[in-house]
Formats: sequence, C-alpha cells, structure tokens
Amino acid sequence: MLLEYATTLTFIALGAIFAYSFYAVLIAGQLSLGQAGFASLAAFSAASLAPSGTDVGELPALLIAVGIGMGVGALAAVVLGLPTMHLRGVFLAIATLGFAEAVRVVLLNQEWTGGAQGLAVPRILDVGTAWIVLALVAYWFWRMGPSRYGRALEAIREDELAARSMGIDVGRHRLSAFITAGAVAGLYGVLFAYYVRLIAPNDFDFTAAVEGLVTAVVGGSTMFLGPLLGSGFQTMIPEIQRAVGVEAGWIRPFLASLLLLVVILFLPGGLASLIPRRTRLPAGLQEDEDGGRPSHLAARRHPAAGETVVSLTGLGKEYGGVHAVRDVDLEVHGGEVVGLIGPNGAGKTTLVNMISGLVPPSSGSATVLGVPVGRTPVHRVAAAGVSRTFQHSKLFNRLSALENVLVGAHLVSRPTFLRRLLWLPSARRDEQAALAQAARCLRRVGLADLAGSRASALSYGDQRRLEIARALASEPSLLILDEPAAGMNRVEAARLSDLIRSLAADGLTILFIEHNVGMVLETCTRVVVLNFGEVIASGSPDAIAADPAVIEAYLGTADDEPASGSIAEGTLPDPTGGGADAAGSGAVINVDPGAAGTLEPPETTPRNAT
Ligand SMILES: Nc1ncnc2c1ncn2[C@@H]1O[C@H](COP(=O)(O)OP(=O)(O)OP(=O)(O)O)[C@@H](O)[C@H]1O
Repeated sequence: MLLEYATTLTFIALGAIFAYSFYAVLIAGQLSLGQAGFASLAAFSAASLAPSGTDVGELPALLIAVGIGMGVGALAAVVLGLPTMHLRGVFLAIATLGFAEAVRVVLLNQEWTGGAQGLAVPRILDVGTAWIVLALVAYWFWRMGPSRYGRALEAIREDELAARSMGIDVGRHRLSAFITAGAVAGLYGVLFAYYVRLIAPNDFDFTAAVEGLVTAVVGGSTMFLGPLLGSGFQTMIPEIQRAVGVEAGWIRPFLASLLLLVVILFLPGGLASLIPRRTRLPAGLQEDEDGGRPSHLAARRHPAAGETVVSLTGLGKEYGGVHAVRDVDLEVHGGEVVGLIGPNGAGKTTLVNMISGLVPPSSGSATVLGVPVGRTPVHRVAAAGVSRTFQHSKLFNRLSALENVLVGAHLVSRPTFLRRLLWLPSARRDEQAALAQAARCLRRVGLADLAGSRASALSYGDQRRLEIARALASEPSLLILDEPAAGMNRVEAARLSDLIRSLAADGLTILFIEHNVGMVLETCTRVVVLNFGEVIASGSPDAIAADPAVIEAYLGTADDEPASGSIAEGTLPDPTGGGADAAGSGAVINVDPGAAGTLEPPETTPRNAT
C-alpha cells in the first residue's frame, strides 16, 4: 500500500523541504526566489564531488552529498546575501531571481554538468529517508518558532523599525534566515538529485522557484506546518485527478493558481492559519501581585539620580529646507520625568527620533547613556538602555499581546534556540524567566487579561498600553513615550499618569511627548517646550505654566485673534489656530475645559511615520 504511493509520498516530502527553504525567509518577511539557484548549485556540486555509494556505502554517500549540498547552499546564500540583504520586498525577489537565472545559464553551459542533457545520479534516496529528513527540517522550524531567535524573525516580519527599537540586529537576523534558506534549498537539491536519477540545470528554473514559493505561501508562512500542508495539497492534486479519471495536464497549474489566489485574498496566513494558534500563558499570569524581577534575566545598571542620561549639544535636523529641529542643547538626568511639549510641527517627534537613534542629526552631537547617537545603529542604542513607544502604534500585529512583550524582552533574555533543539532544561528555565518578565510588564499596565489576544484586535487605548509594556520589558534606563495618552479616555490617561510616576519612582528616566498639557504639568518633574524646532523654555511645570514665551507659542501674539485658556489648567486652544476643520491639518491639543491631567477621546490627526 505504502509502496504504491512511494513516489507521491517522496515528492510530497521533497516539495515540503523545498518549501521550507522559502518559509525560512518568509518568516522574517523576506521574499526570495534565489532558492532554485542554491538547490541547483548544491545538486551539481554534490553529484560531482560526493563519493559513490558503491565505494563508501549508500547511506554514507548520501550523507556526504547532503553535507556538501547544504554547505554549498549556505555559502551561496552568504555570497548573495551580503550585498542584497538591505533590499526589501520585490527588489530582493528580483535580485535573487536574477541570481538563480544566472546560475542556471552558467550551469547549462558547463561540461561537467552535462549541459542541457544533464547529469546522471544514482538513486539512493527512498521514501522513508525522505520523510525522516523532512521530519528533521520540520523539527528545526518547530523548535525555532517560540525561541528568542524565532520571535525576533517574526517581529522583523511584522515591523522592522519596531524590531530594531527592541534591540534586534535586523541585518544579522535577516542574513542568518537567508543562510538557513540556502542550506535547506541545498538539502532539497541533493535529495532531488539522488531521487530523480537525472538532473539538468533546467530542473531548477523560474517555474521551479515559483512553485516552491507558491507551496510555502499556500501552506502558510506563520506556522511551521505550512510547507508540509502546501506540498501535500499541491502534490495530491494530480493524484486526485487520476483517481477521478480526469487526466488533463492544465488542471494542476490551474488549481494551484486558483488556490494561491484564494489564499492571498481570503487566507493571508495560508492553510496553516486554519489551525488555531495557542499562546501559552505562564502560570500566575493572572495573579495581581507583582512577583518582582525574574532572576534569570540579564541585569542592567541604571544611571543614578542626577547622572547625565541624555546630553544634546547644538542638535539640529533639516529636511530639505525645513529645520525640523535647530540648535537644541538639552540635558536629561537620571530619575527625571521630562515632558516635551509644543505646537504641531514643533519638532518633538524628530527630536526623540534622534535621541533613540532612528534619525541621524544634520548638525550637533548627542550622547545617550554614553552612546553617541547618529553614528550608532538603533539596536545598539536600544542595547544601551533606551526603549520607546511610537506616535503611531508600531505593534507586531499578528502576534499576541504576550508575544509582543516577549519580543520587548529580547535584550534581557538569553538565546534559547539551539538549547531548545536539544530540549535542555536551561532553555526552559530561560523561557520561563522571559515569560514571567512579560507577564509582569503586562500586569503593570493592566493588560494581563488580554495576554493571549492578537495585538491588532486590541482597542486603541489598550494598544498604547501594550506598547508601553513592550518597551518596559527590556528594563530600559531611559523610556521615551511618544504621545502615550493619545486614544485614551480620562480614566485611562489618569492611570497612565500614575504609572509614569511609579516608573520614575523605580528609578527610570522618562522623556515623553504629550499634547495633553494638563497631564504633562501634573506628571513631569521638568517640562521642555519646543516651538519651530527650538527650545523656547525649560523648567518646572509651574514655571512653564507662567512662562510668557510658552503662553505666546500657544495663545499667539497680541496681533492674533484673542484666545482664552490656561496652560496651568490644561485648557489651551489649538495652537495651530484651527477649529474642527484644523484636525485635518494636524491640529491636536487637549482643549477640554478643566481637563488638567485628563484626555478627551482620540482626535485623529495626520502623523509622521513614527
Ligand atoms: N521625514 C520627514 N521629511 C520631511 N519633513 C519632515 C519629516 N519629519 C518631520 N518633518 C517636518 O519636520 C517638522 C517637525 O515635525 P515633527 O513631527 O517632529 O513635529 P512634532 O512636534 O512631533 O509634531 P506633532 O505634534 O504634530 O507630532 C514638521 O514641519 C514636519 O513636517
């Protein structure tokens, strides 16, 4: 019975292994078509270099061939990956496709490959071995998924900028995913060669690459079983045709294309997304008491009170002719809660983007926690102890709230993937510590009940709190919050104010932008006011509330329309001078009478990308 279907079963296994080489990069959000080239180089190298089965025995010959093939595939991926890893989306697909086509044409014109005639290879692979290898590959990706490395790849796929800000070295992770893809494609090439008996460069052409990609996409790139489901489905179509007596050759590609269309339109996560994804919640997650910092996490030394955390000298940023920030001198010290306020377009977000390393300054210098920002990659600034939230939530939408916060703990948790492969108890201990840390942060912002919910399914206010929990998980020394209360109601904003004060009491230094001036005055130890990119005032909340320059920036000069309101009470008019219409032009400030320390429901305004 099994033998009757041996060929079909072997091709399901081979197709799935090839699809895993696409899955390896799709999981990190990369679209590559170079796998056909890796497989082809691996197949011909192994077939030419590996000893024959008659000399060393069939299994050793196959193992040596697999070793050569995976090595060649991985090496080719390094060579191709180094110059192309900065490319995104379709550009990476085109570059890698170009590589695969170049490999095909070169191999087609070589004598040692047999050219278009191909190269004879002994059949050593059988169905059992093919499935054992597939099981090993699937095991690799299964164990990788919930590891620190696997979660980092998923985070990169969901939002690369946010992943960088969590301390993930995106370039290194993308390259390692690409090398894995090369090795797995090489493995496929060798197994294919040692099964089909005759390989030709045209077996690894554009159609083969697209078929591998389609199999991975149809199966699903968010769950390790996806490639297997995709390959099973694709390979079974002709078998089903045969069983029902319809032999037309066009049916398989037609159904495969139709399925691809259906998956892309209605099932973006592929067939695997039909399998419910469970997020394991750590024991005690729902408990109210705060269990303290898990001892397995890497420790971080926070600056003492009064120590310089941020030092900006003559910092400026110019976009074309627009001076978003000009000549800012600012020091922030350990334990301070500094509020950054100013009218729309004053340069607040640009300033914090420079402090967190996202935007390089055009002039001046900035040192944050001892790191010179501007010359330091974002993930290194994060590693120095800077953590942030964004003006527009940048959550990992397809991950659960808990998984989002686990990614936030990337910097303080230990790598677990290789130890997970071996089921070492220490990996489990480290995972438990990371889970406990994530649970602690979720509890701190009041989201423990929603730990298993997808980030995208949360309310706007909860998403903002989740971003704060994610930022806290790395145990930062400097926490930067960009409009954290946007979208929160009054009660939530008041709770947020309490949270910020309690974080400061724990020794965190906090810098936050907020349009709710009342809340800023109530929460901060110092307020810095920006207008037209320049610092126009800096001082205690009381001093700022009475500062004539600040009042002028918000209320306008004597020549302007008279406007009523008080900074101290947080009852300021819109500084852009707009009414309801001005919302469309970016106006937002809490103008609710008597709303000191509170916020109105969200006013939607056009914002920067970050
Ligand atoms: N990437 C960019 N390219 C060009 N101009 C930019 C860019 N980012 C910001 N600017 C400009 O720089 C100025 C300051 O913008 P920024 O977003 O920093 O102000 P903001 O005080 O944060 O405003 P808001 O309160 O509306 O968020 C604005 O004039 C804006 O148009």
